[in-house]
Order: sequence, then structure tokens, then C-alpha cells
Amino acid sequence: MFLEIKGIKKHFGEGDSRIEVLKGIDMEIEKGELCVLLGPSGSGKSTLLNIIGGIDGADSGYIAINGEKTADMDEKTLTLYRRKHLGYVFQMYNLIPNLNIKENVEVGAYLSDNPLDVDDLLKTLGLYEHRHKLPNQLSGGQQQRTAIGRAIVKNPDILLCDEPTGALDYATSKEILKLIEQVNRKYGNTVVMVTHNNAIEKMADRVVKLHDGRIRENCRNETRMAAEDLEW
Ligand SMILES: Nc1ncnc2c1ncn2[C@@H]1O[C@H](COP(=O)(O)OP(=O)(O)OP(=O)(O)O)[C@@H](O)[C@H]1O
Repeated sequence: MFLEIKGIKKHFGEGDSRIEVLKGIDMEIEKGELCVLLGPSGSGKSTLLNIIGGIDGADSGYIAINGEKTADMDEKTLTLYRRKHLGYVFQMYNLIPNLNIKENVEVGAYLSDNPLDVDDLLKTLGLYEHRHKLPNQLSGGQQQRTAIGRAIVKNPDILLCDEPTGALDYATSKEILKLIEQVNRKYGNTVVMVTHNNAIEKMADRVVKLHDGRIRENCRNETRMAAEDLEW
């Protein structure tokens, strides 16, 4: 199995303020799958995504990518692994304000041994003609596309997205979802996307629903709907 998540438990706080956020998460994701993580606020989605991405550690359990357990890696190996194999997209775009669009995407390319061609990618993203502009000269959707470009230019095995459309309006959200779909199809990256939006489950290969730190539902969707046709 490509991405294996086994027995993950995680708490925050101590004593009276201790909360068990993840209470034993077991799931597997195949290579190239687009997996959507759904669940109410506080159910542990972002915590799980951060643990998958090695941003945060688990109390127990492990994450294995291609058979390699991230917990067995020392800090340096883990940093290199994250840098080379994982791409992150957050709700806030976190672009570098004084670098232009192309340079922001190039930041991602520098981190990789086999980056995608930056100009080709800018064209796929519909950003080529804006490549010399600064982030604050672009719309929110264009900034998010740049952030996706920065994550994807590394050609990461896994693209982790935390509410990538959280700050965007309906039309722009759809545009971004179409782009994530296109990237997943074209480059074959495995995608794990956290969202509040139940409609997004229809475009996923796998839908995992968390509730109170546990998996309530995990199903494979054999009839994936095009992002274009989603409605909410
Ligand atoms: N660093 C932290 N320190 C303390 N508590 C935390 C920390 N990170 C998350 N939590 C708590 O863990 C619980 C789960 O948070 P998490 O962000 O994983 O949920 P979520 O399902 O992603 O929620 P949302 O949809 O609102 O983003 C929440 O109660 C949150 O307050």
C-alpha cells in the first residue's frame, strides 16, 4: 500500500485541559488516489493531515509512505523527505509578497531534484501571462493557484491540501477544485484534501469521514464526478 496510516493517536494539553484528538486512525490510500477527509469542526482532520505530512508527530501509531515509516526517520531525513516528496496547500496562500508569481513557484522547484518545467506548469495553471506580477496584484483564486503551483512544481508524491478553497467564493473554489483534479490526473500525484464542504466528496476516489477523532466512514467512490459538475 502506498500510504499507510496505522493506529494513529494524538492528544493536546495535559491534566484538565487534555483532549484526545485522534483516538486510533487506521486507513490506507493507494497511489494516485484523490482522498477527501471530511468531518465536523474539531474532529481532527487538520491534525491528521499534519501528522501525515510530518509537520506534527503522533503519540502512537505510524505513517508509512511506500513502506517507509516516517517515525523511523531522524529529523534531517524527515525534513529532506518532506521537502522532496510532499507538497502542501493551505487555506491561506502564504506566498512571498516581494517575489513575483514565477519566482514564488520557483521556490518550490529549488526544493526538488526533478521539478516540473516551471513555464509549462504556469501555463497549466493559467498563470503564464501573470508570471511577472506580485501576489497582491492577483485575485485570491490566482494566488491560490500560485500556491498550488509552488506545491506541485516539486512533483510531490503526495499533495496535502487543508481547506484549499476555504477563503474563496463559489466560482473560484470550483476553479481551484478543477485544477486539483487536473493536477491529480495529469501528474498522478496522490492527493489528500481536508474540507468542510460535503459536495467535494463526489469528486474523490476515496472519502473518509472523521467524527470525534475516529473514522466513521471510509469508502471508495467508483464513480468519481468531475469537479466541474459539483454543486453546493
Ligand atoms: N496545537 C494545538 N494545541 C492544542 N489543541 C489543538 C492544537 N491543534 C488542534 N487542537 C485541538 O484539536 C482539536 C482538533 O483540531 P483540528 O484542527 O484537527 O480539527 P479539524 O477537524 O481540522 O477542525 P476544523 O474543521 O475546524 O479545522 C480541536 O479541539 C483543536 O482545538
